[in-house]
Amino acid sequence: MIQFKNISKHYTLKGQTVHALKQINLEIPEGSIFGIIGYSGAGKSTLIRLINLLERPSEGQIIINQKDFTALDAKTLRQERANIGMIFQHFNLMQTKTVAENIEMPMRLLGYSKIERKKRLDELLSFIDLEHKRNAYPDELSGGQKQRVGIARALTNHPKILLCDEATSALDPQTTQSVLDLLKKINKEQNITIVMVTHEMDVIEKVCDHIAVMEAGHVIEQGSTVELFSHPKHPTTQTFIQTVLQQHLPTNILKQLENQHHHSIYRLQFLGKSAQEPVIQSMIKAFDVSLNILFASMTEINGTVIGQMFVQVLGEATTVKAAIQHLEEHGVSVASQAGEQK
Ligand SMILES: Nc1ncnc2c1ncn2[C@@H]1O[C@H](COP(=O)(O)OP(=O)(O)OP(=O)(O)O)[C@@H](O)[C@H]1O
Repeated sequence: MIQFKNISKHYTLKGQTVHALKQINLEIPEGSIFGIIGYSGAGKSTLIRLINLLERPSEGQIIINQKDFTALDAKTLRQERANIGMIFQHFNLMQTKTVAENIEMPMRLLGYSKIERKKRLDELLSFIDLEHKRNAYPDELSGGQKQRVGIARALTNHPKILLCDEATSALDPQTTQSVLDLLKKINKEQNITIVMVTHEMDVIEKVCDHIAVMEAGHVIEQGSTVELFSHPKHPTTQTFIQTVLQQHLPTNILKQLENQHHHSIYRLQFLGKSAQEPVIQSMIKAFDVSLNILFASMTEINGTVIGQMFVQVLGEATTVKAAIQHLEEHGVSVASQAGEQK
């Protein structure tokens, strides 16, 4: 587990102080894929760089598996850092070195023997599926291949933690997906905790099991991905989630309904089991109401299906109320959107 305890970080530049992080308290569970999302300048990169103490906090402690990293002497910190790998948006490969030499570099610095280096290099090249590029230079690789080399280099010393700073932001969607698949595989097969900084909600949606949302140096909301996707509280979280899962009825549809305020519009949310049950059908059978589906979207997060449906429920007011109650009793979250309030 990685713990941030009352972490603050400020920079002083030309007499001006920037408070990059303010009183952060955060726990990153072991074995998780933890996403940190926020707009530019929120403090994400500063936060991730504190984990391996590339930056030192101005206040507070970083505790990793009960060890206070902020209190370690330089030599112990160097040893501990070898258990933390890091990958970057622009890959940070050495242009004058081949793929093999880039991957071998950390092993040279850590004093691996030639035989050990060769063995680990072969394992990693096979793992990232780039044996055929062993002697290629970074210039001869695609973006996705460069990031795979970055990942292999980060994994050389069998780290327990992998830090990813906007690791897929420079890649196209298809390549992003293949890098995310590789990260998922690393997490699952090697039980490596992955901490991922991104400004893209669809990256979080695809791989993360936990999220922290940052704004102006604060963590404004945190929780499991399913929790935050289904019940985002802070408006900024809602805005991020809106990019992948519709939170409000699209305005063009709302406009078309302008003259129909007498009909109730509801947002129905189906989570997990309720997404697989025919609750709508049972409601229509049991109550004298009809349903007009205005908009629907669905997503899957770590095996949990989240569905949203914007509907008009038409019928006599008390019947509509009873029908809505039926949905709620069957695990559907219902929120009135416009017109008559439930
Ligand atoms: N070395 C530094 N010196 C001075 N100010 C800094 C330094 N590093 C970061 N900051 C400031 O701290 C704040 C947080 O920056 P940070 O890079 O952590 O944000 P971010 O969320 O990662 O943004 P981005 O997505 O644009 O990288 C910003 O106001 C930034 O200007």
